[in-house]
Amino acid sequence: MEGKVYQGGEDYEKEFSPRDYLDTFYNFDSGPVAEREIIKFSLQSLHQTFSVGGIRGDVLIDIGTGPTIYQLLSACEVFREIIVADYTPQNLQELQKWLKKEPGAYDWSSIVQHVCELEGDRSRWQEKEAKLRRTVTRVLRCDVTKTPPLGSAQVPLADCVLTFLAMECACLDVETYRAALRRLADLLKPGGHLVTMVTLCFQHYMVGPKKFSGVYLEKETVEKALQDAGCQVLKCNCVPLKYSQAFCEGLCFVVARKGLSA
Ligand SMILES: C[S@@+](CC[C@H](N)C(=O)[O-])C[C@H]1O[C@@H](n2cnc3c(N)ncnc32)[C@H](O)[C@@H]1O
Repeated sequence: MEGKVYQGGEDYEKEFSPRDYLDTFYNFDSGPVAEREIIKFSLQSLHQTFSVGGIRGDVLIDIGTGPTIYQLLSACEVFREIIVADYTPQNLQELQKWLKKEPGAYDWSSIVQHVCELEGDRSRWQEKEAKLRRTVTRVLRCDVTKTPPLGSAQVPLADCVLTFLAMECACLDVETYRAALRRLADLLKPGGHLVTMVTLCFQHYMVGPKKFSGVYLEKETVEKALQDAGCQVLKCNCVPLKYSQAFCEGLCFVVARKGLSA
């Protein structure tokens, strides 16, 4: 319906089109320059963290994965197992299409090639795709507004929890956001890392013709929420990049570490 604003998990389940989302925000070759620059910033940040920065381990859990895999391309080289989770069944279906190499799966090859170039060998992109497909062992439903966020699924404590551009969509106010980050920290081993990309001062974004909103977050709110969830912020890199199809003030890439006694 024109003028309607959608928000939160149930609206995602009813109204969110994974294909519209991918076509709008992840068309690396011929999409808007603004979106391309943001993908590059994300990929570079992830490369620095996982390929160069030495964050590695057994298990990584990605929360609010959506229909996307770009955020896992560096991590799949340094974690034994990746578990992905999202609220929205159609996002998980879209993701499974790519994981199972089904017809009509989204073509991530340009983005995979870009990551391989950052790693020094653009030509090994098919090898990386195969590696990621092997490393993702489970595709789960989750709801970060509930305790526990992964429902009855039994998962090991993670060395890393990743969440990209999802908490500000899942949570409608700052208190819910703070509680969601505490739930994500609960998924981590002591000393494990929480790695997140947040849209700053987020108001809404367009998925095809539909407008989705979420919670307005400032850098200080994100840092405080992480600290209050028992994590030390190791890196907080904010940039004034803006989407052409979203209303926000920039992006913030954050790496935090859960305390050893938390
Ligand atoms: C903007 S998309 C981000 C997708 C992907 N991580 C990326 O980087 O493009 C927001 C995601 O949050 C998910 N989401 C919405 N409500 C949620 C909830 N309560 N719990 C977990 N995920 C939720 C949506 O299904 C959607 O996949």
